[in-house]
Amino acid sequence: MIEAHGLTKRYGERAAVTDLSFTVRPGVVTGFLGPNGAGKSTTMRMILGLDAPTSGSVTVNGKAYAAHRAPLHEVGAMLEARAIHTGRTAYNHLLAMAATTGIPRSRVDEVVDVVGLRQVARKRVGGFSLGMGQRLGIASALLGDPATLVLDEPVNGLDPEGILWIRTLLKDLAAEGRTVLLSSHLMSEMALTAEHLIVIGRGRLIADTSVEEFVTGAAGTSVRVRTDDADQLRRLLAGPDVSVASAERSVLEVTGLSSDRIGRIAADAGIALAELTPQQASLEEAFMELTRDAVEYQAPVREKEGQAA
Ligand SMILES: Nc1ncnc2c1ncn2[C@@H]1O[C@H](COP(=O)(O)OP(=O)(O)OP(=O)(O)O)[C@@H](O)[C@H]1O
Repeated sequence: MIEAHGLTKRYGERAAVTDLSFTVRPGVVTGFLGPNGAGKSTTMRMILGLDAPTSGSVTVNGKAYAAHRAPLHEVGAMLEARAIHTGRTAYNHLLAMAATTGIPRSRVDEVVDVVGLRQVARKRVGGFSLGMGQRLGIASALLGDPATLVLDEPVNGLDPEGILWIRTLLKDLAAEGRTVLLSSHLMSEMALTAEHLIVIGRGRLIADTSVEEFVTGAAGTSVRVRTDDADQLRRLLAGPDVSVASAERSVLEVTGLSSDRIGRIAADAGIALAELTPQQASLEEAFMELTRDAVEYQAPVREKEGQAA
């Protein structure tokens, strides 16, 4: 469990994180989302005791990170900037980490297999692809068999097979009762991996919600209807709060009525429908809408509209 209370970090005049309070619970994968510069990495560094908050506090499994006697057993972390000795082999890198923290060699073998690096474990890390480096980062995070995992953009650089692998791995780790927090700036990726979402923008909390709620909230209000009797149906649907647009002769885009209601009205009139589809805004669009005012760097066209950051 990770608990942040009024977490604030300022770098000189600049506020990176402001009064952030949230709880990351065990048993589910929690996505930590925000546009570039939102404060995700800064927050993760504070969780891991690598940066001190200006004010507020954050605990992992009930204590500040530094107060844990064996932190590697409590929290496994992978931050974006990996500081790995590139001349070492992957195996020796893990072995060195294990040796300094009293973790047995057998655990190194276990994590090498869990992340699928067995074939290349004896190769130097300097020659690793980005995806192999990510797998090694995850192996390091898992080494102490920690109850809590904090991963900064773990999907970066992975191919589709690697992305599927990490999704499954993280869900399995959460299902074992661990706390899993991972950051991303891609909503669509999070929707497939996480069950819960903490969204920040400009260092402030924007949303703390289940993915399901977010997806439902993103559903648009329009319904696409296809029928050979479009003109007749349009007349039947007309009402003060209903608008019907039509880009093609047999297609209606209806706003203000549910698909259930439209289907019922059509059935009562004996009108056959070839299609009845509630339209959903893409998750990425919904996320962009949610964080619109919090984006650090905006496209020039938005600046002209006077909405620049
Ligand atoms: N050491 C530092 N000194 C000064 N400013 C910093 C420092 N670290 C971060 N910042 C600033 O704090 C803000 C938050 O940065 P942070 O890296 O935490 O965001 P992020 O959400 O992780 O972004 P990204 O997705 O781009 O990695 C940014 O405006 C950044 O420029």
